[in-house]
Amino acid sequence: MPSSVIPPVPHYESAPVTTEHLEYADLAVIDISQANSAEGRAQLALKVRDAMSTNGFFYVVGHGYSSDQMKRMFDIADVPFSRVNDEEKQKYVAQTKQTGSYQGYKLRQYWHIDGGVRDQIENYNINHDVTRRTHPEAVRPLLPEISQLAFHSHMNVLHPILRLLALGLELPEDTLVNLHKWESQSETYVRFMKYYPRHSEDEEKTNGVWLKGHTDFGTISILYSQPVAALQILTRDSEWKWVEHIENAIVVNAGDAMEFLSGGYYRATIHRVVQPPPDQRQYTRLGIFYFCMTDDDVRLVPLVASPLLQRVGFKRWFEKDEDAPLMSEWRKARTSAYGQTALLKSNTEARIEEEVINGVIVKHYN
Ligand SMILES: O=C(O)CCC(=O)C(=O)O
Ligand SMILES: [Fe+2]
Repeated sequence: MPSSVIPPVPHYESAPVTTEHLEYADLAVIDISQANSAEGRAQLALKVRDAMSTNGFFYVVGHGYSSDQMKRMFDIADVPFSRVNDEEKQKYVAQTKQTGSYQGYKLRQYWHIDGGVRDQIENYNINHDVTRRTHPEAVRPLLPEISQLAFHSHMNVLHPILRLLALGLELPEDTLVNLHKWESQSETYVRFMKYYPRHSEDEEKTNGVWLKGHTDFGTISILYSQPVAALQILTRDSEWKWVEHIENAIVVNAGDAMEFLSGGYYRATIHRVVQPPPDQRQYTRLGIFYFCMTDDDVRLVPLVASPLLQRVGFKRWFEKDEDAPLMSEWRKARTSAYGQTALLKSNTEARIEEEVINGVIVKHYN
């Protein structure tokens, strides 16, 4: 960093933790600091494999950022929304439909949710290489810290998790790390996301759904836990369960690309965002994410060298490996279609809508 002076930013005060009794999902807690030794990794690998084959979501603690560092990051995360005016935001709007990339702003009302209601969510997305694009003036002094958060998420969270997932498949432990190099051209990015409270008519028309049930399209999604309860996962018993806030923890799940690479062994769990409980309804909800993808040129085919997959069997989505999409192709197709294309009602279940992307059925849940 060129200067040791930390630029001042206004404090973002998030909602107090809810006192409501919600049905929370029972998720494993992985202390990633234990992954520093080979013995620790062997133990954690079993725990992660178990978590991935049940809920598909788990918490990570011991990741090395303090609560105070994370508080500062949440203050920074609010800057693209509260310190940039509408006119400047327009200049940095992502050309999502044309480029299949979210880099820049996604402003409110871009996604269709249900019954003609559009979303009340603003995103600002920054590639892990923060120099790939220019940024609004208020964000520029904060880029060293945003870049550091990306690097931290990549090296101290993503890579250790990928080692555990590779060990779980009985593969050499750097197999997945080698597909997610920090220096490579990839879409892996930081997302700041702000949800604004909605009118009651919108809540009624959408049944309180803010972001429809979906799978993420990358390999691993890293979500820095925040207090406003709204995220729910669809359990293997087909029940929606809330994800509880744990101070300074990270919520982790796998996306489509991990499901493809693991031949269906590590499944992409469906999750959605709904209206928070009554005591948190008047607050905005600010999120920090690190969405991870393999390097652009990785073809999403099953890692057939895995002794485990050879024993238990695995799924192929594409008969011939050369027909499977590259990570960049899958990401572009999913991104440009999301919330924009007309969805068809599923033949099998009323609450599911479907679209076909690269020959694969992608489901959206209400
Ligand atoms: O806001 C959240 O908690 C989850 C958002 C999400 O699922 C996504 O952006 O893919
Ligand atoms: Fe998601």
